[in-house]
Amino acid sequence: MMYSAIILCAGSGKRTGLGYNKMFYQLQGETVYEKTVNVFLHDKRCEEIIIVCKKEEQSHFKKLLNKKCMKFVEGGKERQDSVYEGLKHVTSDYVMIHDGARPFVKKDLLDRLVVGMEEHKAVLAMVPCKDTIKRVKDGKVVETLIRSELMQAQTPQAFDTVLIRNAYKEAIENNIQATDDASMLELQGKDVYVVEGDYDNIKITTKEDLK
Ligand SMILES: Nc1ccn([C@@H]2O[C@H](COP(=O)(O)OP(=O)(O)OP(=O)(O)O)[C@@H](O)[C@H]2O)c(=O)n1
Ligand SMILES: C[C@](O)(CO)[C@H](O)COP(=O)(O)O
Repeated sequence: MMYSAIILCAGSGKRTGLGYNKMFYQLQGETVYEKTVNVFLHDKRCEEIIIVCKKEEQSHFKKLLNKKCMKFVEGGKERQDSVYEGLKHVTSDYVMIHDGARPFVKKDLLDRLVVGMEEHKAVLAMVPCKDTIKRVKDGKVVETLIRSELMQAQTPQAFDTVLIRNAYKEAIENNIQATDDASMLELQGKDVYVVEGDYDNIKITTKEDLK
């Protein structure tokens, strides 16, 4: 099965406190974006990579500018706007949507997602919650959730292209906000399936993650 990858790089990285987009942070001799994109570049099933970035930062993606399978698309205000812009340019029947800020994604996880996609139209990587999660309001605990039922959503999230593009179109047109891609289908009552994620596949979000 061949797929397109959308790599989201159009954020600001404010929570890292770096003062610049964390995509350009140097990590083990490479930038974050290179480390992320290389995993997809080395996967033969990935036939197209769509980098969603800020227009003024496109020229900073130096290592990718001349690669054949690469497209650059201008991002939007929120993550979901950037995803929707990327989806408009997908040409494969299947698409994986991935945060550029998750550079530790591994080929094994892509394998699990491809197997999942062969059976289902929507799959995402998740890991079981390790901590106890409580709902809190005004500094007071309202509820303790049942941990055995809770999982943390990661990316990549993989979909039938038409299905996810239509879900995003409907959400954007109706001003619906969601923090991940699978939610767009869940809101339409569509089935979403889970493959085993990887605890190492962290999202670089705050300065602690940079360490
Ligand atoms: N308008 C946006 C916002 C986010 N992203 C991307 O979505 C991923 C997850 O977002 P997040 O961690 O929130 O990144 P930033 O927006 O860069 O961080 P912050 O919220 O701290 O500014 C990142 O790869 C980021 O580049 C994007 O493409 N377009
Ligand atoms: C999509 C995501 O990475 C799943 O955990 C997450 O929801 C993105 O959140 P962010 O606030 O846009 O970084």
